[in-house]
Amino acid sequence: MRLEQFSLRLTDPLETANGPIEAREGFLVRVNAEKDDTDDDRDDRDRPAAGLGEATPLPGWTESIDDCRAALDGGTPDATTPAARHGVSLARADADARAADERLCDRLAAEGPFDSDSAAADAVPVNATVGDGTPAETATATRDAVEEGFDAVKIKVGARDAAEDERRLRAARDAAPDAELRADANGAWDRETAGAMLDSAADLGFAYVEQPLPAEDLSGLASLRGRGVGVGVDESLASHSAREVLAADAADVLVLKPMALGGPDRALASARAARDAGADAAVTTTLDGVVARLGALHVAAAVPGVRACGLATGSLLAEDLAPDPAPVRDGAMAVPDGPGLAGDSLASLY
Ligand SMILES: O=C(O)CCC(=O)c1ccccc1C(=O)O
Ligand SMILES: [Mg+2]
Repeated sequence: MRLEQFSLRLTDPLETANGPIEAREGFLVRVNAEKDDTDDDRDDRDRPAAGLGEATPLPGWTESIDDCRAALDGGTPDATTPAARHGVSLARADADARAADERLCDRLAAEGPFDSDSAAADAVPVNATVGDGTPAETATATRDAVEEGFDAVKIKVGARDAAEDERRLRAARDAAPDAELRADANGAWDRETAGAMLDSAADLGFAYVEQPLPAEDLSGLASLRGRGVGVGVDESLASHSAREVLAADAADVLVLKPMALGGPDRALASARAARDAGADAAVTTTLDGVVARLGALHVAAAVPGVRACGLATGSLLAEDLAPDPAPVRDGAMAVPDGPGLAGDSLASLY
């Protein structure tokens, strides 16, 4: 296994309940073919890697960069360091798919937790992400997204007082009468505020509100369901398994970030658990580099009939690891031809 550290600046900081995200630091993970792993890595330095992964920790959702590096150096990271495990798991899955001459999503669909006769999708619908701003700015950004072809838009809330956020939700709905709208509070509200905001979101025909309460408040999340708008969980999945969240009846939608969950395999298992419990799943990123975004796209493509996903985050980065082989077009991302993550498109990274 070979590691290469990187740092990617964002075009504009993204405000979250854990503070602004300004840059994403992580590691490219290159693995060799399975049989070579016991050999001396030096022989492989000049040869392309068999598989490519990415470990891009985001404190609040995953381990720190130092803990990520230590886990990768240890060789076999487990789910206590999800970003490190993601990097290795994705690289192994990519190597496996490339060896089988298949797209990663086809491999995941065939070997994953969903019925193997359901083929992977060729494209995944995605939502636009609208950050904090005034009601007028929110309306403009939402209108722009719809004009670009997005059928689903996610509005970040929780940074302003509830009355102003309510005006923002209304402005978004007025700007996009027909779009599927979601809001993401990143755990910012108390139960009373969350109840009132969910009622407003229901009146405005929002599909779901992501993390209206802090991650730990599973019983509060459960009590918010059934108000005419869905409850989504994101941060709760960093401290609780999908099964725990579902057993607590705390969610209508699981927001699955493969980087935070420890890998494509674990994200797909969580999607299956959601469906089995009568809930749904959307796959998103932690503002990852192109390798992990592609990994998340393949995960989403392997979820039968997946709803719009939060994968359109590449445009938030001012720089990337390589040109994006899966740009957003008409509100969807096409899965690149294989084998693996993107066939020859990422050749320079192997
Ligand atoms: O889901 C999306 O639309 C984009 C991803 C996103 O919002 C996000 C990105 C980085 C960290 C946290 C989050 C979040 O969903 O809260
Ligand atoms: Mg979220």
